[in-house]
Amino acid sequence: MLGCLLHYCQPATFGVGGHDVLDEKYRKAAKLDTSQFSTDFHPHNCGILDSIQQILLPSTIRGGQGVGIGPQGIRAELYKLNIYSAPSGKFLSHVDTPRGVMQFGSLVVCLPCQHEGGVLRVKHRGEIVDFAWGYTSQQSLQWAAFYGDCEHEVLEVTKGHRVTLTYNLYYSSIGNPAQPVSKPHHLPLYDITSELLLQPQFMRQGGILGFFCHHQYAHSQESGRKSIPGAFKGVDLAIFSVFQAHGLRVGVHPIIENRSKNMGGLSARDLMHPIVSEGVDFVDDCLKGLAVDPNCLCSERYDGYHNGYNVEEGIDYYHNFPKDFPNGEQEEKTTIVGTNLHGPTFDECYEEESEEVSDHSMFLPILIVLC
Ligand SMILES: O=C(O)CCC(=O)C(=O)O
Ligand SMILES: [Fe+2]
Repeated sequence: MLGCLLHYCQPATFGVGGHDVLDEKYRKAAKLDTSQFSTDFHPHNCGILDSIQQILLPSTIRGGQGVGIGPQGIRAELYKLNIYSAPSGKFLSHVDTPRGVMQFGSLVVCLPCQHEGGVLRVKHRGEIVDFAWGYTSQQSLQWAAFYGDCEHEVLEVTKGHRVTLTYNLYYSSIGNPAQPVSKPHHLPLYDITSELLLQPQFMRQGGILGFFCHHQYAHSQESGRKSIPGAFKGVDLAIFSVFQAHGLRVGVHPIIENRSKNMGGLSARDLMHPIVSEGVDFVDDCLKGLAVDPNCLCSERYDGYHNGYNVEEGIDYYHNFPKDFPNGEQEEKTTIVGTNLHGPTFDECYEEESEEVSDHSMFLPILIVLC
């Protein structure tokens, strides 16, 4: 039966810079396109899509903890059937190529078929999660879903065949991009930032605040840029909506694009290397680049005062005071803010010599700018 299925499969390729590449050192697997098979299995029927929505996109659930609504609903589109066979079926580390701006992640469903090895390893911001499906592969249907900016790999299959269905996950519709969360004042961040903004000392004469996005978004093309902020998720969605609700003008700014002007022709990964060089704090470095006078940049912390809020939810921010204060006064012209909720948008893996080949330039780091 499986032999028959394998007979009709072709070697699986992978995308690099918009091209399909066949290289068994990188990916050894067989595939069937959706035009070549049909299945009556649908992840919706066994609650998989509901779980994905609750865990990956909680802000999209109406009434969820009173937070409100982002984009409505999700959709899974069957993409491939893959078979990773022993010995040495594998797929080295990569990020999936986004298929359109509405895609936010991928779903892998492992069909019951006995195998050993073939662990799916998913990495995000230095965290690693392993899905070791081999142990119960004979009798269970198992699955994993992850955001599009998560690097992942399939370790070598040592016995049997690992049969998977892969799906692209999409928002089924984007909400009102101007108001991605309907009740931002219900978010804990709203109260903390209200206090900060009410401090008489804080930015008396206005200025700019900036937050690095926690997630990465496909925005290297015009269509991608248009989807922002509607495509924001998690803490990025919270930051955007909360400051907008405070009546501040909120914009989204790609930082690598600016820095790359005189580095034409280099990939995003190449661009990141000089920035994330050893001994340099990327956030600090980047903020200094944006500040009016980098020498005056000081880091401060606002812990907030809140019943039940952990002080870790305070905000670390960068503030620039001009060197010479006229009449002994501190004149605040520009304030740039980083926060302990947000680091640079890309994973630790950029700092390692990782083997990823997929096109990271779709996911350039961006900054939410408030003025
Ligand atoms: O089969 C898996 O667990 C993941 C496969 C994969 O990463 C892909 O098809 O892009
Ligand atoms: Fe993948």
